[in-house]
Parts: sequence; structure tokens; C-alpha cells
Amino acid sequence: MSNERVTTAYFREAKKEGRPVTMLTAYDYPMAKMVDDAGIDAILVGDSLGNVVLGYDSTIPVTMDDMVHHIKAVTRGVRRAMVIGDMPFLSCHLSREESVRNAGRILQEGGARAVKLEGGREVAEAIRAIVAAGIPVMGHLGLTPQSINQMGGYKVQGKDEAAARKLIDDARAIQEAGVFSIVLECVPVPLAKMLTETLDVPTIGIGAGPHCNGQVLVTHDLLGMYGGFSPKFAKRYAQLHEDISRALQAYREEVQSGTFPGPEHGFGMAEEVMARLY
Ligand SMILES: Nc1nc(=O)c2c([nH]1)NC[C@@H]1CN(c3ccc(C(=O)N[C@@H](CCC(=O)O)C(=O)O)cc3)CN21
Ligand SMILES: CC(C)C(=O)C(=O)O
Ligand SMILES: [Mg+2]
Repeated sequence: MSNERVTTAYFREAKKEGRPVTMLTAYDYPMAKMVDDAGIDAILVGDSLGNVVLGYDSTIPVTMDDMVHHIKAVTRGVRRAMVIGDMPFLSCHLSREESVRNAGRILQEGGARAVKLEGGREVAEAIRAIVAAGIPVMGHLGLTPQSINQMGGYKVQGKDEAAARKLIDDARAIQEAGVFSIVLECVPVPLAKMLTETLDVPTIGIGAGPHCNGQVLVTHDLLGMYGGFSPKFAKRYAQLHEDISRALQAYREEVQSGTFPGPEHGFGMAEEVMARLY
């Protein structure tokens, strides 16, 4: 793994050479630094921060200001990985001008190197305008959480023939509009395989099987750090929720019982000085 910054060319070459692209989310400086130091290729500042760090029950309330605030913290911690900022709900649906301005803030204020936006042919025009401004765009198809109110729940997408054909057409439309890569979220494994084989741009899967050109997960999910959230695709590599809860309770118990702080946690002072103060 070289230390050079990951660019869109890296994504293209990885697909050509059959090297999987690794991507994870981060929302703050320390996590971004750890993810970058682990050699992960791309860091997504996802609007999932609405769920994971802001406590909302969907990604709908997340604003451009929320995104920029967290992207700034993340980019301060990253040297190699490509930082990609999610375009939040409604940030690229009002006009071409508004879309480009919002995408521009993610790079210019946030310091990210690309944006990601949800949707198919209906956002192709926005993608074209953003790409024309020199901003790399990653697409996102399948389960698009910002459309939760239309999907009627977080469910696998593209299962029947009509839905699969629509997904294929959407993927072609946004590829045509200029995306450098496409996230496929909760798409059946064979359909994700077919899309990966037929598209020119690399696919990055989440709940889309092993044939995608790369994988992404929400870091808090793989660390077991986000409550009881455990969809089928989110493998847990650690149990931090339990670890943290145990540590917090141990602290409470030690303070209450007088075990903490111990002598080793305090600072001394000359006895004769202290004597004059009494
Ligand atoms: N912490 C976190 N992780 C995520 O992956 C994530 C977020 N938040 N917030 C935004 C969206 C919401 N996502 C979700 C949420 C739930 C399921 C889920 O319950 N999936 C079912 C599939 C049910 C089916 O159709 O069969 C599963 O069992 O995996 C999937 C994706 C993905 N995104
Ligand atoms: C789950 C990924 C792809 C995402 O969009 C997010 O974290 O917001
Ligand atoms: Mg997102």
C-alpha cells in the first residue's frame, strides 16, 4: 500500500486490476485518523451521522451545516484516504445552482475530495452539473435511506424483474452523467454481481455481496458501537458498546466506593509548605 493520496484514478485502476476498494465511515477527527492509519482507501462522512452520532431516527433531518461541521473534523485527521462527503436530504434537488453550491461547500469548506449522492436518473442532471464544476461524484443506488418514506422501510431493493431493470437503468444513467463509482446498498448478490460486471465504474457494496469492486460499512456498526443495530450485512469485528458500558460502570463504582482516585492519580506537595497553610 503506497502512501500517496487516493484519487478517482485509484478507484479506476483498482477495478481494472481486481483489487478490492476498502471504504468506511468516520464523523470525527480521532476515528478518521484511526481509519486512515488502518490503510482504508476511502472515508465516507455519511449522513448516517444523523443516526449514529446525532441521535435522529433517520437521515432526513441532517443538514448541509451538520455535514460540513463533521467533514472539517474528519479531513483534519486524514492523510492518505479519499474523504467523500454525503450530500444530505434535499441538498441537490432544488436547482442545478443549489446542487453545485452545496457540493462545492463540501470540498471548499469541508476539505473533502468528492461527494456522494443518492438516486438514479432523477439526479443525473445534478450529477452532470456538479461534475462539470470539477467535483468528483460517487453515486448511491438500491436502498437509499433518504427515500425511507417512499420505500416504506429499510428493505432489500431490486428483487423483482421490474425493480431490477429500473436499478440497472439508473446505474447506466448516473454512469453516463459522470459518477466515478457507485455504492450499491442492500441489493441482491446476483444483481450486484451483474452490475459490477457490466458497469465501467467500480461498485462499492454494503449488503450487496462479495462481487462488488469494493466494500463499505458504517464503522460504528463493525465496532459494535451503535446500540442494538445489527442488520444482516453489518459484521461485528468488536463489541465496543459492551466494553464502554463496562468501563463507565467500573468508574462509577470505584468513585462511589472510594477506590478511585488512588495515590498514584494525585500530586504531592512539601509538608512544611502545607503546614503553614493550615
Ligand atoms: N448505523 C447505521 N448503519 C447503517 O448501515 C445505516 C445507518 N446507520 N443509517 C442510514 C442507513 C439505514 N440503513 C439500514 C437500516 C436497516 C437495515 C435493515 O434492517 N435491513 C434488513 C433487511 C430486511 C430485508 O429487506 O430483508 C436486514 O436484516 O439487514 C438496512 C439498512 C443503512 N444505513
Ligand atoms: C451507508 C453509507 C453508504 C452511507 O450512505 C452513510 O453512511 O450515510
Ligand atoms: Mg448516506
